[in-house]
Amino acid sequence: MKEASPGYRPVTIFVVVIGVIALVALVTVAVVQNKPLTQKYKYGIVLDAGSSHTALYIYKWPAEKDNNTGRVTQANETCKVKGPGISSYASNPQGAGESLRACMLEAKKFIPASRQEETPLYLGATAGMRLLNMENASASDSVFKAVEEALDSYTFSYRGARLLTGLEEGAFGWVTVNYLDGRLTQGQKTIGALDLGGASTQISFVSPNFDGSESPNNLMMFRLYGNDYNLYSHSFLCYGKDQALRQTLAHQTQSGQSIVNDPCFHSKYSKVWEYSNLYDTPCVADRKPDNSPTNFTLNGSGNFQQCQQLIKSIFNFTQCKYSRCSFNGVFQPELQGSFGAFSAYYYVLDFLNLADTSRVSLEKAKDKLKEYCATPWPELQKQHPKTKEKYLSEYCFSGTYILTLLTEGYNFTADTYKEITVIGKMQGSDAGWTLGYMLNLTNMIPAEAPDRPPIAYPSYVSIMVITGIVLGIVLLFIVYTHSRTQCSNTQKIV
Ligand SMILES: Nc1ncnc2c1ncn2[C@@H]1O[C@H](COP(=O)(O)OP(=O)(O)O)[C@@H](O)[C@H]1O
Ligand SMILES: [Ca+2]
Repeated sequence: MKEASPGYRPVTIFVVVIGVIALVALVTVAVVQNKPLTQKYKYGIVLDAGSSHTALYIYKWPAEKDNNTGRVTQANETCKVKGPGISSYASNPQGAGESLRACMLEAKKFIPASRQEETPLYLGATAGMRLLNMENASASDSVFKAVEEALDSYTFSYRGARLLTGLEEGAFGWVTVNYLDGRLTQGQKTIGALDLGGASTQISFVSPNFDGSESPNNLMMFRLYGNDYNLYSHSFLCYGKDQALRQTLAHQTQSGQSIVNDPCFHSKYSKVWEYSNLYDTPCVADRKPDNSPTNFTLNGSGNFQQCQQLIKSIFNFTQCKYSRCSFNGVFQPELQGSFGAFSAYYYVLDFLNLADTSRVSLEKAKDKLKEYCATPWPELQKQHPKTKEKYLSEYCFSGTYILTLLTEGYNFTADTYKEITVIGKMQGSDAGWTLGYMLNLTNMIPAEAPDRPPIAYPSYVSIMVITGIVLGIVLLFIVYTHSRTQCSNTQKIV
C-alpha cells in the first residue's frame, strides 16, 4: 500500500519551489514593467484668448504618467470661438463669457465624464487684453470677471483666467516647441521660438553669453529635467501684424488726408477706413491728427519695395543703450541656433508658399512676394475665391512685414533665415504658448530628471529570458519525474 502513493523526493520538491519562485518573479516583472495594460488618459484645457479670437485646446496624457517625459499631446482639433477676441467685448462683458459656450460644450462632449471634474481648465489672455488694460483697466477687469463666472460654471476644475505677461507668452511658446520636439529631456540643443500674433510678437532663444545681466527684464530662468536654461525673450506690444498695419496706416495719415495710396495693398483694391476706428488703439492713439475728416480711402498700389520702406518706418533703430539691440532700443543678444516660427508666421508664409525656408531662400521669398504684391486685387480674388477677404487682402502686407521684422528687426541674414522652420503643428499639436503654460502650471515638467523605469530594459530582457529557461527546465523535470513515478507504480501494481 505504501508504495502505491507517489512519494515525492526532496529534490522534486526543491525543483517545484524554484519553479514557483521563477513563475512569481516572471509575473511580477511583467506586471511592473507593463502596467497598466489598457491606456487611460487624463486631460487639461487651455483657452488662448488672443487679440483676434479665442481658441480652446484640449491636451491629454497617459493617466499613470503625470510626471513623465514628453507624453502630453493635443487631444483633438482646436475649437475656434466664434466672433472676435474677448478684448472686443469691453462694452458687453457678458458677451465674452457667452461666446465661449459652444467650445466649452464641445470639450464636455469630448472629455470622458469620469475625468471632467479633475480636468484643469485655464484661460490665458494675451496682447489684446494687454491693450484694453492700458486703455481702460476697469473694462478689462469686467471682461475677466464675466469670463471667470462663465468658466467656473462648468464641471471642469477651473484654475483661473489671467493676463499673461509678454515674457511668459514668449517663454511658454519656447517651452512648447522644445517639449514637442523632445529637446528638453536629455538636455539637447534647444530651438528658438518666433510667435507672431495680431497685437504682439515674441522672440525667445537661448544665447550662450546671455545671463540677463545686461537686461534682466528679458530673462526667464528654467530648470527642466535637470538642466538649467537662461532664456532670452521679448514681446513687442503693437508689433503683431494687425497693430503693425495700423502703425503703417497712422504713418500715412499724419496730415489727415482723405486718400492714401498704400503700397502694401494690391492695385485696384480700395477700402474706406474711419479715422476714429483706426486710431482707437493705444498703439497709435496719441498720433491721431487733429483736423482729420471722418474717413479716408485706402487705395492699393502693390509695390513690395515701397511697402518694405513703409514698414521700416515703424521701427526705431536710432537709440540703443545696450551692447546690441533689435529695434526700439530693446536689447537682443546674438541670434543663436535654429528657430521655429509659428502662429501668424505659419498662416501667412504657408499661404504664400514661402514656408519651406530650406527651398525658398530669403532672396527667393522677396522675389515671390514682389510678384505677389504686384498682382491686381480682382485677379487675386478670382484665384482664391474661398479665402476670407480680410486675410486675402492683407497677405501682401503681412508677408512683407514678416520678412522686414525678421531681417531688419531681429537681424536675421540670408544664412540664418535658413535656420527658421515654419511650424503649423508638431507631432499633431499646435505650436503656441498654451501647452507650455499648462505644463508649467500643472508641474508636468519636473525640475530634475525623472526616475528611470524600475528595471533597465537590458536587465528586464535578461531576467525574462533566464526565468523563462529555468521555468522550462523545471516543467520538463516535473513531467519527467511524474511520468517515471506513474510508470514504476503501474509496474508494481501489476
Ligand atoms: N488663416 C489666417 N490667415 C492669416 N492670418 C490669420 C489666419 N488665422 C489667424 N490669423 C491671424 O493671426 C493672428 C493671431 O493673433 P492672436 O493670437 O489673435 O493675437 P495675439 O497673439 O497678439 O493676442 C491675427 O492677426 C489673426 O488675424
Ligand atoms: Ca497669439
